[in-house]
Amino acid sequence: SSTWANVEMGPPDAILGVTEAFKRDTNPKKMNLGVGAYRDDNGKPFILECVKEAEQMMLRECVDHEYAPISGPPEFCKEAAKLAFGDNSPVISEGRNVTVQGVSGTGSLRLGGEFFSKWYNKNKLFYLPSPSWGNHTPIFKHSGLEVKSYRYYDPGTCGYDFRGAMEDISNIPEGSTIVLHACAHNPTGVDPKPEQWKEMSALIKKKKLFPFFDMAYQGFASGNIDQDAFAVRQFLEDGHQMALAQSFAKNMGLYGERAGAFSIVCGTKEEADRVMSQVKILIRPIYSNPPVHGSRIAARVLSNPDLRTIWLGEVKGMADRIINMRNRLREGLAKEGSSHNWQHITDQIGMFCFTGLKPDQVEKLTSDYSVYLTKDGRISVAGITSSTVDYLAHGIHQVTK
Ligand SMILES: Cc1ncc(COP(=O)(O)O)c(CNOCC(=O)O)c1O
Repeated sequence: SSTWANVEMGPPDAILGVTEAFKRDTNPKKMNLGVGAYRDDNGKPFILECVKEAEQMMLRECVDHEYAPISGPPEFCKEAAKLAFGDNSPVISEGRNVTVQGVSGTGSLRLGGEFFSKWYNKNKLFYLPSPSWGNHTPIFKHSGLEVKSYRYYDPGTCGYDFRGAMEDISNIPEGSTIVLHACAHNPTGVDPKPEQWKEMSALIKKKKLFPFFDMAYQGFASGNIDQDAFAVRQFLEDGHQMALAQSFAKNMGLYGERAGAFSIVCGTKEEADRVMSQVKILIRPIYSNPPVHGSRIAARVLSNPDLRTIWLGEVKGMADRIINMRNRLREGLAKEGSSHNWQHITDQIGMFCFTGLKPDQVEKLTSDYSVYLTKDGRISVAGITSSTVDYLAHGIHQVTK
């Protein structure tokens, strides 16, 4: 028999499967609210002006195609760390951060998983919020870590189960790693409030847990890069060492360029040098060195004052459009005469909204109105436009009244 007779067909990716079904639908009013990628008010992908200008500058300068260092372009790593930790971060000035380019957010998380699996010697337990980004579990499991969860989302309020989270966190075995979404939680859109972050920081420190932040949406959630980095910077201020995965997929629209960064905060510069050496030893036999086009664009946008100013305006513009669609959807549901409380649609933040729709209501919204979303009732708010928001409100009202 054939060599591969033993390979069985795997299950389709939940999110990408939604897009396949959407493509097959012939209804002109169909809406794809499954994929987590920004769309402008015409439903089209958005190329940021600052990115276009950076690319034109690079072309004019005939930037070469030489290999980057194993850890990625140094200026990218420096700019990514400053963006996350703050321009005047003592961690950076003391040289205590190890920051390397990862293959976007996913690759940065996986590199982190591999590093922890080999070098984190307290235990191999990784605690994810419940629910978390679907890819978190396989990323850390395939790294050889044991994935557990802590309560996070409250289906009763469609909000944050702070009490439940704090209770679960206080029961996590000492020395475990806790994964935290820095802002714009995926899939729920539910973020802790600043005061709650402070309490979580104190408890995580008391329980001697290691925080591993995933920041895939800095600037894209509130529109303000400092506000969205609040949790990361609060934890640093509280003296935590941490790991951090960053992505520039959404906030710079560099999805396919795979520009991301993985950082670890160490105790001393000397320790950072040892950690860096081992991170590079992990990278070398996987992909040797990272794709440089996107990370060079990101470095240029962040370091060139004019491009940075344009970027800050554009990332706020994306966040504002999403916030506007949240408001319009809530207003539309009120106009439809819905008697439900839809406050969570505007309380939640970032790309996604956990609508609270049940699977059968999701099913009906898709079959009767050609609105495509994942079974858990998550919609990508970025997929809504001014010309489709009322149709969506109508459909949601019809399946929930
Ligand atoms: C929390 C989180 N971390 C990390 C990432 C990694 O993104 P990337 O590897 O593209 O940088 C993502 C991207 N999610 O993709 C959108 C979706 O769920 O439909 C993410 O949401």
